[in-house]
Amino acid sequence: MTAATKAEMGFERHAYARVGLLGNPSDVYNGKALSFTITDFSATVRLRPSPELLIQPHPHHDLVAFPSLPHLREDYHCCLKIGVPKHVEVSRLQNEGYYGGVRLLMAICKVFYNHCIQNNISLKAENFTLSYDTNIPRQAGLSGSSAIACAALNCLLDFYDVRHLIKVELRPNLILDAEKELGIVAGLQDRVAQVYGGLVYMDFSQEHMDKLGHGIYRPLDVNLLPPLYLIYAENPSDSGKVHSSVRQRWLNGDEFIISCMKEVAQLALDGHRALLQKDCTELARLMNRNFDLRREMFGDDVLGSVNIKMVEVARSVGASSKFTGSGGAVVALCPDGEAQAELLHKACQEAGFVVQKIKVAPSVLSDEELTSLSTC
Ligand SMILES: Nc1ncnc2c1ncn2[C@@H]1O[C@H](COP(=O)(O)OP(=O)(O)O)[C@@H](O)[C@H]1O
Ligand SMILES: O=C(O)[C@H]1O[C@H](OP(=O)(O)O)[C@H](O)[C@@H](O)[C@@H]1O
Ligand SMILES: [Mg+2]
Repeated sequence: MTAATKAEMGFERHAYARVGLLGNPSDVYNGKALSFTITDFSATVRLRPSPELLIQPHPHHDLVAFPSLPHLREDYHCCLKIGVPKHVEVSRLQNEGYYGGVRLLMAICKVFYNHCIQNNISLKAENFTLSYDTNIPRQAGLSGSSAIACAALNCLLDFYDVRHLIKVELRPNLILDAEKELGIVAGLQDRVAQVYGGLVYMDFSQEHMDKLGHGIYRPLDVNLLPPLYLIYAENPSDSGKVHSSVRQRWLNGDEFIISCMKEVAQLALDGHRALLQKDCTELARLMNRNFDLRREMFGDDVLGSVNIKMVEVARSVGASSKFTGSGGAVVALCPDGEAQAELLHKACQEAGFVVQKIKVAPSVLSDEELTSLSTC
């Protein structure tokens, strides 16, 4: 293949799904988090040079052509294509909503360009076509939305050759800003894990945020993690969709919420220590406490019965468990080892949940990017 053909084909960048191990959702409340990315699921964005700037809709996630109104309502066309039998009345609109990834790609392009203008970063006057694919389950608390935006940002950084001009620590802010443009309520935890890759300890204290414009992020050795398991429901139809008042209560100075969030943040710090000491029993205790505090703050209606059941099924065999994100998937730890993991598999299968051993992803930063990280 000639160099010219290669350039025309463009290139791909990936971003992995992330698991919040401890501290979430305190990242949204100036807390702390310990999170990592997993190779089990990822989003891919492809960029190729083109005469005009084009954002390509995904054939499934952004499907807009239907044979008829009934097809649009039930999306049979799509279901059949992905192998779901027609009698299983899965509707994409009902399950996944009206939006795909196109809006995320547009928003990250806009935020990236604004950032470059504001920081006098000049960009070559060339255009591109962006397309994407993802297998990260939606509404699963595995950060599917930010994975698409993160992979796209990596494409833009490389296409314009500006990686060295946009600090690693600031990139999660750009991804979050893109999602804020769309009204997606989220925190920095996911974006930090996806920009860095691997395992990261994060501190979002107001003091650091004000002084640095970002939190303090410490990449850690992924080998510190014990074997962990991911549990999720294949078709999470009744996951928590009830609006939560926690944010408003926190803003109003509600003492209960404020003290719970502080305790959740502290769990990440304690978990960092437990990892270094290889203390699985303590890690398991912290994970359970994390979920219990979330449940006290948000209430069962917000968390959703299927999500709560996943946590409880794991706990029924003595495993510790908590949400990976805001709900939809659960991360579990078996402090008693392999035999307990087998019981976990059995219990999850009986309850109709998918369970798999997590494959932790490595850091994605280059040596140059790693040495550029601030050491404060
Ligand atoms: N698999 C996907 N394909 C296309 N777009 C997606 C996908 N997952 C998320 N999105 C986009 O991100 C938005 C937020 O989705 P959500 O399910 O809340 O993501 P998350 O996995 O981050 O919780 C969606 O409205 C959609 O625009
Ligand atoms: O509530 C949480 O734990 C997280 O919720 C969001 O992540 P998601 O994967 O979309 O559920 C949010 O973006 C994170 O910052 C929260 O920690
Ligand atoms: Mg998200």
